Amino acid sequence: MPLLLVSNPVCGNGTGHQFVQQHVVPLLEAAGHKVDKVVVTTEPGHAGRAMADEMQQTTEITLVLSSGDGTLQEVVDACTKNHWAACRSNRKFVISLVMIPTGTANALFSALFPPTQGDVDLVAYKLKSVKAFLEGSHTIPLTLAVTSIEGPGGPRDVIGVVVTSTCLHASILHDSEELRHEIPDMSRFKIAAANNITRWYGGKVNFLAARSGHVYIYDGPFEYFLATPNVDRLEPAFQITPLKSRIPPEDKTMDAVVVRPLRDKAIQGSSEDDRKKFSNTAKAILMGAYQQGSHVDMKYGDNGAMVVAEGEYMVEYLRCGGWEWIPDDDDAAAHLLCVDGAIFRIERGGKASCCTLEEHEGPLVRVYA
Ligand SMILES: Nc1ncnc2c1ncn2[C@@H]1O[C@H](COP(=O)(O)OP(=O)(O)OP(=O)(O)O)[C@@H](O)[C@H]1O
Repeated sequence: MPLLLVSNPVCGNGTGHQFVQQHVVPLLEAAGHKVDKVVVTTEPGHAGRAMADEMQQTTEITLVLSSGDGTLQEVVDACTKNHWAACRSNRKFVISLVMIPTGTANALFSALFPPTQGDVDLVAYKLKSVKAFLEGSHTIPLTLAVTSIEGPGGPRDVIGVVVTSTCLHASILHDSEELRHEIPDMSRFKIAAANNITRWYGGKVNFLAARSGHVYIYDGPFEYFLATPNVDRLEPAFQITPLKSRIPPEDKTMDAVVVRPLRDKAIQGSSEDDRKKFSNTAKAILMGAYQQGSHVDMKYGDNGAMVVAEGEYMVEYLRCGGWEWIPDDDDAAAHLLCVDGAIFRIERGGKASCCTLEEHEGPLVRVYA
């Protein structure tokens, strides 16, 4: 099976490729694994093209990937689309990933290898997937999520494995990209969150229950909406969908987290004052995600007070097979959509639909862990 190494030299703090040369290549070579091809990406899209080229030659690839979640998304997207294109010839592609977490958030890696304090900067921690590969450890198959986005020029399918979101999370990812050069670490997400915390988003969500096909309709306004097919966290310590690891799913599903401010009895309407008032609740929910995912246990009291034993859960948490997001026409911010960090804009009058792929519907993408 060919061994391909793809390295993004600009992700994270820009030292990833140096790490690969210093630690990864020598380790592979010492264990007798010859790297057949090295691709150092020169621009967005390059990693996906490299995978597509490789898939012309062979159906089974071991990919050593040094990057964050965005480059991983490009790879998964390219592999799935090439798999679909080749389906008529009945070729089943198998991609075995060896991950080096050199990006900023490294959500998938940190969900597979939950770090303890201080771990993330250690060389040995970053080499955990390489070690698993060298020891021939088991691999974990990934659930692929396909989001179909209605935009100018027709619908577009985007495949992801980490997170699909709208509302606050999509706004954070959108705004934080502009801060990337100024603030290369994860604190740019916190700044973008603070700038957007009082915003609410108009729209409607239809959740599709796994297997039964039942639909649950949720009306806005929304503050937060995201779904994760494989991870319980989006940063090493930000466990936004903690039930993914506490109660592992048996089938191809996603865990979704929804926050709708009008469920808080202390919030009377959608005025500026209401939004300011609710921003404290939103902050408490986000802080809860940083405290081992405690936000999923928080409840509203009668007067809207937080963290009491009785009352409604502040966060609505669903395990589903898919969903549709239909933004209100007149709410421009509600038209933003994020797939694994990449930002898209839903066409006015359009919607985005997301569902997980069953095993036979896509390539097998698995990670050494
Ligand atoms: N040579 C390059 N120059 C500019 N951009 C590049 C280059 N190579 C790859 N890219 C782009 O860099 C972007 C960021 O990479 P990636 O998402 O993997 O890291 P990150 O954003 O630092 O980490 P994370 O997604 O885990 O927070 C990707 O969208 C990818 O397309």
